[in-house]
Amino acid sequence: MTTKIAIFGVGLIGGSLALCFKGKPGITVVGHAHRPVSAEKYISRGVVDEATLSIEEAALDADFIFLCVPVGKLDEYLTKLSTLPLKKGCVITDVGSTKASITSAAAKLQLQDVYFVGGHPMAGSERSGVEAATPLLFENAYYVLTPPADLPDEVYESLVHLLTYTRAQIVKVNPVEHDRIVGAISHLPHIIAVALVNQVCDYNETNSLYRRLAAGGFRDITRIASSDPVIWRDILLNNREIMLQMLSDWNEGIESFVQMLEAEDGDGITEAFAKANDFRSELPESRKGIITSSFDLYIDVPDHPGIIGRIATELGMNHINLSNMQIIESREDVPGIMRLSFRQETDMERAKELLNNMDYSISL
Ligand SMILES: NC(=O)c1ccc[n+]([C@@H]2O[C@H](COP(=O)([O-])OP(=O)(O)OC[C@H]3O[C@@H](n4cnc5c(N)ncnc54)[C@H](O)[C@@H]3O)[C@@H](O)[C@H]2O)c1
Ligand SMILES: O=C(O)C(=O)C[C@]1(C(=O)O)C=C[C@@H](O)C=C1
Repeated sequence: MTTKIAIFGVGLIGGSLALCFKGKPGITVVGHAHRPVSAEKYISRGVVDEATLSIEEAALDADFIFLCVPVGKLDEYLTKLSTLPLKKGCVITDVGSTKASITSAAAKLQLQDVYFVGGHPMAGSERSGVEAATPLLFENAYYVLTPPADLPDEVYESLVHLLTYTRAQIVKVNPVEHDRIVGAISHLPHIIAVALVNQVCDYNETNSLYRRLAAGGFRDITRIASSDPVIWRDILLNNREIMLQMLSDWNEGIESFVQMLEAEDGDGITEAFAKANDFRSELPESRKGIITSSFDLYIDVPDHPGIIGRIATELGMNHINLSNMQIIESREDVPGIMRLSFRQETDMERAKELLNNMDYSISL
């Protein structure tokens, strides 16, 4: 017996889910594309077993349907699906970054013999599209599910069982509570990152040194400002009320910095940094989507092509597991700084020795 999984919106998240499921015993993955060129791409990249432009064909006989389109389109797809003759027992789920509106829309549809379970993998990236999809995206991340109270246990378990292929950790959350929490830890940071980049962009109009000198701190806090505009327009508009409250709290926090600076209140500033440091250092470790724990090495590297490949190859040949590498500071005419992250301290120690022997300058 085969399990058919239909994925609507084979982009970063939909494509990554497809790659987690494709090729697993008894599973067929069908991708729905809204443009012919996308359907060809899904097949040529080997992300799905079949691709179709027809909603009906994708949904026909599906055991699981994943809605991975922008938040602003979820309602439309769910409503359309509710009019189709779906397989009895079919589980429809979504991956949208907000949960209150879609779960309430699903409840209103009063689906018969078909179930809707809201979902949200707490992993992602500033990249988008099927080109960025990877089956490793959800590994160790939390994956939120928001099942309705009357969902039969066996239906919930069947979805949880399927999601074991993502290697994520499932967590049940109330949809309204979800939107508040994710508003604070995901949506607000995206707004702040974009506002900060745009502020510096305006300063840069007067002097291009702003852009050229932008280094580690600016890059660290603004990575997510490169996220997809349409995806984020939809998320923020959908979570509008919560975001308005949080921005008002944010203004208060910024205002307190204004006052501390005006009053030259050094103690207040020290206290604010110490409080943030304490909270951040106690964030759960080893989780994607929150903050990945790592043992980091910083090395000075000459700024020329091929350097990343050379270091990665050396580490690989010595069976040292690297979890991430990033040029965090790269300026014209001076060496860059590369951050190498390891999950295990032993890997970091071995890398340190190896790179020392290769005459790289290293700091921890
Ligand atoms: N990016 C993240 O980090 C992240 C993380 C978790 C959840 N999400 C959620 O996942 C969903 C998809 O986001 P993504 O990052 O994979 O985006 P993406 O842009 O990579 O993929 C979106 C997919 O939807 C399709 N699509 C876009 N507009 C469409 C339309 N009008 N009709 C039909 N299909 C359309 C695109 O062709 C693409 O396949 C969103 O709901 C988002 O909130 C994103
Ligand atoms: O890591 C990133 O780039 C992300 O933006 C991932 C992120 C987040 O904010 O943590 C973004 C949106 C999601 O809905 C879930 C995860």
